[in-house]
Amino acid sequence: MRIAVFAGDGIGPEVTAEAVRVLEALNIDGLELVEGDVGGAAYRKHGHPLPQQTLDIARSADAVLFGAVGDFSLDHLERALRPEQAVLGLRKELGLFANLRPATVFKGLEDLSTLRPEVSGKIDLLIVRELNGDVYFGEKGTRTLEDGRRQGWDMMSYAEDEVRRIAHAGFKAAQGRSKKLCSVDKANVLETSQLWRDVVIEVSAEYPDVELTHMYVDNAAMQLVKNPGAFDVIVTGNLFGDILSDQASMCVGSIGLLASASLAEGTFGLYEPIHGSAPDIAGKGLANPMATILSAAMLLRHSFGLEAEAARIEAAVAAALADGIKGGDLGGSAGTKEIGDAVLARL
Ligand SMILES: NC(=O)c1ccc[n+]([C@@H]2O[C@H](COP(=O)([O-])OP(=O)(O)OC[C@H]3O[C@@H](n4cnc5c(N)ncnc54)[C@H](O)[C@@H]3O)[C@@H](O)[C@H]2O)c1
Ligand SMILES: CC(C)[C@H](C(=O)O)[C@@H](O)C(=O)O
Ligand SMILES: [Mg+2]
Repeated sequence: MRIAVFAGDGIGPEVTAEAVRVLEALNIDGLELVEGDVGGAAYRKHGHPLPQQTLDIARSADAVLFGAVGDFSLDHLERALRPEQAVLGLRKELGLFANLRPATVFKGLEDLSTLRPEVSGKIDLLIVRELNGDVYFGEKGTRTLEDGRRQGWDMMSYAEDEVRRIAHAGFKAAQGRSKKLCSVDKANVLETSQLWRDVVIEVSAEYPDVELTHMYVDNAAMQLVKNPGAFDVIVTGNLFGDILSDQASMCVGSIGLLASASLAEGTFGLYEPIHGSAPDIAGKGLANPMATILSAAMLLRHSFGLEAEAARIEAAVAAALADGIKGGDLGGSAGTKEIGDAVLARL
């Protein structure tokens, strides 16, 4: 059981350290942790945000636990060398096309949400975000137009096979839940989205037990606040999924609570909180490590089939929250290590 641990930048190392403490406390037979450099930290050390040796470590592992990357002081670098390329590169190189971002309100903790408790109490949804395509990975550039104006451009596209495989992931996820799949797109404006919608409808023929609906992304953003309980599984593209998942985190309570799994075919996966390196609070011991700890639970479940251990971690996080252990992101005063201690004490 070899797990690569890539802590990264900003609060990445702080939150990852707590997740590692939790993993180690479970005394899992054969657990081996291997560290690697990613992001700005890797750029400073090796001149690249995703050095070859880090990729090799990832490939030699059964799963990756990832913190966060991003360092505003390196934003002047050419895009290929920016810290974010580490996570984008890992997703692409390792074929991690299906990003599962569950957002479920903690029972009894409906008031963590900024929504009214009767609204937030019903949230139990899963965003299935395509992770290898879309405008993220299209050609891009800046050019100067004939009239001298500068123009930035990014190519958005989806090929049908890319849509098909994430649609299957969405339908399968829905089959394991309450059999409702909402495909979110912008087919009223974008050709990319029209193809997306057509292909999702084609794939739906193979899943007659799942109720498929379609929603434009602007409406989905509104419905997530109005009536988030109406969603079960949302399947969507890379960009829309990025935005909607940050929004869903606040419907639950905080971005510091949302975990994610980025999966390839098979059992390999990369697991990370949905948040970033949070430079505004980095190095202060203030970050909430719960999203990373919950990502470690997803890792045990998806990559190793350790359901009982995963459930133990999730229950410990829920118990810590129920006992009022809250970080600043939730209006509390508990620091990173204190939250880690609280989860460990409840394992
Ligand atoms: N997967 C990733 O590694 C990833 C994800 C998102 C953003 N980023 C990068 O992170 C950097 C900062 O981006 P940003 O500020 O837009 O987003 P962010 O998610 O880092 O932070 C947004 C806000 O949420 C707060 N926050 C985030 N995580 C928190 C936690 N665990 N506990 C408490 N508060 C938390 C931050 O303090 C900040 O106020 C950028 O360089 C960005 O590109 C990386
Ligand atoms: C850092 C960035 C490239 C990344 C994304 O946009 O996918 C982040 O926002 C995320 O949600 O994991
Ligand atoms: Mg994001």
